[in-house]
Amino acid sequence: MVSRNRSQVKDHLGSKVLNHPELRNTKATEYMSHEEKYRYNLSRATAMLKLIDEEGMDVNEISKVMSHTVSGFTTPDGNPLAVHQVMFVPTLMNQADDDQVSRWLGDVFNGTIVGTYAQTELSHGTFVRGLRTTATYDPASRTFDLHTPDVSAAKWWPGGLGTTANHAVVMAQLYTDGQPRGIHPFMVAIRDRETHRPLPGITVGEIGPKLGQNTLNNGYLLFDHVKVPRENMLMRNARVNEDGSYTKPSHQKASYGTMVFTRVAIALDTVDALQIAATIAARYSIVRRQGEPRDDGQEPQIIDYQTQQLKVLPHIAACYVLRASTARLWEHHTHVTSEVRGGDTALLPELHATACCLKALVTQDCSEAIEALRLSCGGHGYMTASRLPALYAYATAGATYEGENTVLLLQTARYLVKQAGGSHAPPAAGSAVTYLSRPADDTPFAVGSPAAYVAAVGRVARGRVTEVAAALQADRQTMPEADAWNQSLVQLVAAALAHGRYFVVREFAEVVSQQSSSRAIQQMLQLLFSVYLAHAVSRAEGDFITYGGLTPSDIRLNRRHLLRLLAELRPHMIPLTDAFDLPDRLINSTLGAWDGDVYRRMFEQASHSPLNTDEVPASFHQAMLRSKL
Ligand SMILES: CCCCCCCCCCCCCCCCCCC/C=C/C(=O)SCCNC(=O)CCNC(=O)[C@H](O)C(C)(C)COP(=O)(O)OP(=O)(O)OC[C@H]1O[C@@H](n2cnc3c(N)ncnc32)[C@H](O)[C@@H]1OP(=O)(O)O
Ligand SMILES: Cc1cc2nc3c(=O)[nH]c(=O)nc-3n(C[C@H](O)[C@H](O)[C@H](O)COP(=O)(O)OP(=O)(O)OC[C@H]3O[C@@H](n4cnc5c(N)ncnc54)[C@H](O)[C@@H]3O)c2cc1C
Repeated sequence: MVSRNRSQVKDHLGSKVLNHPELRNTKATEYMSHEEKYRYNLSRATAMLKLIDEEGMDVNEISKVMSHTVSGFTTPDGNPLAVHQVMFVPTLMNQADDDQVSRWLGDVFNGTIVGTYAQTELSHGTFVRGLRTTATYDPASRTFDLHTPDVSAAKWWPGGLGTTANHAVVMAQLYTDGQPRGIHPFMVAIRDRETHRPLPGITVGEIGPKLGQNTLNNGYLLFDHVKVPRENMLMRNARVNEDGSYTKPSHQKASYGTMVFTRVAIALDTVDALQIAATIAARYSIVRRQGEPRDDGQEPQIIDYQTQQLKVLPHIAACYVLRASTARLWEHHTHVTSEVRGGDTALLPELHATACCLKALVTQDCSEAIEALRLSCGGHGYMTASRLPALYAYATAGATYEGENTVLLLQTARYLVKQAGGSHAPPAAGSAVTYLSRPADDTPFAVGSPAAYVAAVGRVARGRVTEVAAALQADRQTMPEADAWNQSLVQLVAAALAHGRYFVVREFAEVVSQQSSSRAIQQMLQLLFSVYLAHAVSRAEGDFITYGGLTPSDIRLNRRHLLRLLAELRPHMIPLTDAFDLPDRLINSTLGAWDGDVYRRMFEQASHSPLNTDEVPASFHQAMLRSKL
């Protein structure tokens, strides 16, 4: 099937999703019970899955229809089938061998098998090697014995596990031939396919309410010596033969591949949430007037306050910059994965390092930005109906799941310090770390020159990485490795973030230089890029003085430059957010509709409060009078 471009997919979605018979009629879910919300979101998630199946979409198209923009409409409280689609299916496709794929995939696609990805345990999430669920192979019965030694080793968090999935890819410590072999994936039936009851030896349930995403249906799972056939260990990478002998994978961390994919998907997807928040804040900032009337007799639009411009406009620029760089990461991931499937794992370490830092940088930037945008809407941004709280809850979840951000940045830092110290295989052509082995780019800083800013961002990354690599090296001479590493943690995280920022701006510089459709578009991209760069400098002035070659006078000039750029961008704010092409029903916000009819919508949503049904609610008599207040 020919892959449709983004806006064709939007048109397609316009007709297929917004008008789908089971999806087009939405209900407000705020006043539903936990169970009602789950039922509503699950039935819509199922309709969506059927649609994907009927349309025969490829992975790029699925990523677009599963994007937060669309899933906020289909499953506003979290998609109970998200982990099935984003992790379980890709794990089978990439980690099951050909026989296993043909054995299971038919049932997955006809909906008989619904799965989850069960890795995290109550006491271990970050430190995957520390997981304690065991899978012990018995050559006599040719089965694995899956066991949870105690409650702290219960699987805890997997999405869809609570009450939705009947299978799980379980990550467990493999023992064979009496030897520990590390973490491996197992396909395990957890509920009966017909009755949906837990199978013998399985304890399973839902973990309870969270900050947001309450119908992701996160669950817990314990095994009491559950027997799993040998053929259910996913065997594309490592193998256990019938006699219990073990064949190692081609790459030590091959079984972590699903995590790399999901990190890339999260980085790409979180920008969607930022686009929605930016559109809401931009539209509201035009509609909202407050303050001393001006010469025209009208109170000012809040966007004309300089402070409001700083709260809103840099995040619109970030939408463009982060969208382009994460899209390029997605393409890069597709390329490296096909190399890895062909047996060449040379590009995997750098892909892992890049995916880690971009997932962390994007989710951190987007959640901070969404919170700033929420505050930019004043009191009304605090209302659920603005949609901003849910967008924040979504983006901030991304900072924790699929690798807590600090931990992921430390993975990137580990790669960077090895590169800086020359103790890693040299980077391939086109690598994102070649700058570490070259002299610093000494392009002089000049306000107004994007190339000069990019060079300064590069000097910050280079300075941060080389400095912490040297400190680590020195500490290693005097203390054990773990202590030396711990002495530098804060600086290592800062170095990885600086590297991530350099990656993002270099990618966007390339996108701008390759853009050839029109002069006006080129100029607009340049303006957005300039805002992003000036804002990046203003957020980390100390770094740009310490490592970037900027003087205090450059810093002062940059502050003024940023404010001038914001004023220049202000008239384009609405076209730039309209260009995200988000229909009102997908935005689903009282503050962010296209027509700007904010106050009527706010009243309309208040009418849904069950406390407004009767003039005097029954609770007044039941609670207040009875307590004789
Ligand atoms: C067909 C269908 C297609 C569907 C397409 C859909 C697209 C959808 C788009 C939109 C959807 C958006 C998504 C929204 C919903 C998502 C729901 C998310 C649900 C969340 C799920 C989870 O959270 S699952 C659990 C995730 N857990 C973690 O991430 C744990 C984090 N910890 C780790 O990863 C590891 O423990 C570690 C990396 C921190 C350390 O591992 P370990 O202790 O084993 O490492 P060592 O110290 O022994 O070794 C380090 C060594 O290994 C290298 N390395 C580590 N990881 C990798 C890797 N993944 N790949 C390659 N190499 C790796 C590391 O670099 C070191 O190398 P050295 O050379 O030794 O330095
Ligand atoms: C909404 C949601 C959905 C999820 N879905 C799934 C799922 O489908 N499947 C699944 O298996 N899991 C899932 N998870 C679990 C998730 O992957 C983990 O919560 C995550 O990896 C973080 O691990 P942790 O909870 O152990 O945090 P911890 O590692 O305990 O983090 C606590 C603190 O310790 C710090 N810390 C820990 N280790 C280090 C270190 N080495 N160096 C420095 N600091 C450190 C962290 O930075 C953090 O500040 C989900 C989680 C959430 C919130």
